[in-house]
Amino acid sequence: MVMVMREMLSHLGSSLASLVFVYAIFQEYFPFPFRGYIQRYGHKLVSFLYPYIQVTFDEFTGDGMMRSEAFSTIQTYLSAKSTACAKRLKANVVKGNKPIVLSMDYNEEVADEFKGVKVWWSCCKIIPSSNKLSFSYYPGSDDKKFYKLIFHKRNRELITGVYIAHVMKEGKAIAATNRQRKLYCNTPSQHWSWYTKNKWSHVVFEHPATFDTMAMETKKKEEIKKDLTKFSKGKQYYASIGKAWKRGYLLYGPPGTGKSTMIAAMANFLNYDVYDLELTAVKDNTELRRLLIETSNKSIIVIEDIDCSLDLTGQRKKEEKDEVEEEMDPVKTKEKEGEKKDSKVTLSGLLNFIDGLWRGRMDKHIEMSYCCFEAFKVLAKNYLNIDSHPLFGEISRLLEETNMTPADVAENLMLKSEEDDEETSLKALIEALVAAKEEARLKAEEEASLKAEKEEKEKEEALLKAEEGKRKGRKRREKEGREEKRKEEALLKAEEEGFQTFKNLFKWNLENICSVPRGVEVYSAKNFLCEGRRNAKTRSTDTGPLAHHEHDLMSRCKICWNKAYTAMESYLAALYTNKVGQLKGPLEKANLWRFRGMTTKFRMNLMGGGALMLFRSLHHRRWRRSVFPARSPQKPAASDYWLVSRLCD
Ligand SMILES: Nc1ncnc2c1ncn2[C@@H]1O[C@H](COP(=O)(O)OP(=O)(O)OP(=O)(O)O)[C@@H](O)[C@H]1O
Repeated sequence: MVMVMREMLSHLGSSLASLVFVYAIFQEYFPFPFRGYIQRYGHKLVSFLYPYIQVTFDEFTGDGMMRSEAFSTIQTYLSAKSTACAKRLKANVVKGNKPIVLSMDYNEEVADEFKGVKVWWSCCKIIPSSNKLSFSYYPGSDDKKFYKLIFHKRNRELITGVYIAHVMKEGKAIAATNRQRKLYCNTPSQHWSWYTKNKWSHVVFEHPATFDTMAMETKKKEEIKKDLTKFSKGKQYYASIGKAWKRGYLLYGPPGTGKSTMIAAMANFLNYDVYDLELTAVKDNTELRRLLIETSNKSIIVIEDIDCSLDLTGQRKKEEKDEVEEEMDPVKTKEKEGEKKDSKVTLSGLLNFIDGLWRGRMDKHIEMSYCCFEAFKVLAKNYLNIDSHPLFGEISRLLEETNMTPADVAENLMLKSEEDDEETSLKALIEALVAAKEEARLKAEEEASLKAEKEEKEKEEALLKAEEGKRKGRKRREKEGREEKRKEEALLKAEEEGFQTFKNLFKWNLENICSVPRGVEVYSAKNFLCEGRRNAKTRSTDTGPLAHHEHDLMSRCKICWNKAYTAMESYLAALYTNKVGQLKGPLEKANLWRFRGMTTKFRMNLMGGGALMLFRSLHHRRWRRSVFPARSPQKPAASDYWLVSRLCD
């Protein structure tokens, strides 16, 4: 028997040696193109003859960015089978009370059966050729790990259609029962390196908080639980409305009101992992994206104090400063444009990823407030295991009167020594509540006095301001009065001057007119009127002495009349401007008509001077008479001229 075995082994050895020799000859002497052909057709031949199909499941998908869910599910699924069948196993040590998890080692194979069909699973690892020879402190970092499934090609439909789905379902179910929830923390990016793809470090999540132990109103708790349940079961619904399966909760309230406890209770309720994202350790938006991509499904991402982590105001200020600098340097502007987009973690970067979750747009706001009696009862049950006590009444009253966080209430309820019992704890709480109430009272009083002081100060300031206003008003009025007086004086002066000029010119006219030849005398108003009426009646063109007088007056005293006119015009303008304040442009003849509405004083002045204004239409040769202001409604035409005379009584 031994002889036969030895013979067989020697045959096998020589056959292998011949095979190696043939392969070496093939590699060495066959031209490269032929070798390619032979290899290709060789593969085809093998696959034609070889009746098995293989499917691989890589550890990482998407350019190595994401850990494949299928890979870990298969690992979980095969774990039980490997423990039973595989010869080489890997032990994964787990913290806590859970047993060690075994999985098959690399290059190990286990068989599985599904509906009478046999399949083979193997766990493979390929070391990249560049790593084969080099020494690495972190071996296996770039190794490609995958699971390989082999089955007969006649079962293709069953395996690809039903079996793989079955493996996934089973794997997930096993994972759910065995699952140890984890609390992940992001590692600062300077600690990321080529050998590790994990940007999150984790510990087992073992926070004991549940909704039952949460101290808050039952109604509120139930509402939150309902909301969470609806969300966790709503994958299909979110898909149907085309929304990412995410929900944002904003927990807010004073410190010690149980925000962190609420997160733990939520994680325990949903059986989710917790990712505690420390934004200050994230350098820029790209890093943030990488971190968030690596979070697993069914997890809670916690961003603590989001408003403090993102120094938005500082950033904005810096940007403003940069903008000023860039305005001066357009080249710098171009360079910076690209940089700006991704440098720093920005709120928009965060929002882009988490789908616009932020205050106003958070899906649900949960206010964590001070301890009410209902919440106290939960804490009393948690800490002292009591549902009622004679001191509860007083505590209820005190809790209504003062604000104390659940953390402080819990602190007082905690038994501090062996001798302590519920009565001592409750009394300690009452003492603390009384002290808090007193403190709040003192604080309120202090605040009230500060407020009163502030109000008093504001009042005083307002009074001072009002007095100052009054003083200023008085000053302004005085100034205005002075201004008014000055104007009036100027006006009086202008009136006086104008009137004097007017009078002088009158005088001059009288003297000159009186000295006209042909014995023409200055006509009194009466004379003018009589002459005028007569002329009008006779319609004579030669109106005797009046015609001559008029003619002479016009031709010889034209200049003087112009002067008189100008003087009167400026005099009237001064009056008009000062008194009426409407005259904009130079005074025109037509405007003179408006002086009919001039002050009585002016009229009196004119009348006092004994002036009578007579004007006459050259065309119609008709005299009109008017004591200024004229009673006649007619407006003088542009062709009219003014004749101003003095009544010589
Ligand atoms: N509502 C609550 N129910 C039960 N326990 C609470 C509650 N609030 C606070 N506690 C207790 O107080 C401790 C501190 O509470 P927690 O850290 O959750 O408060 P927080 O609001 O997150 O405070 P901070 O804003 O300072 O982080 C917890 O360990 C818990 O024991």
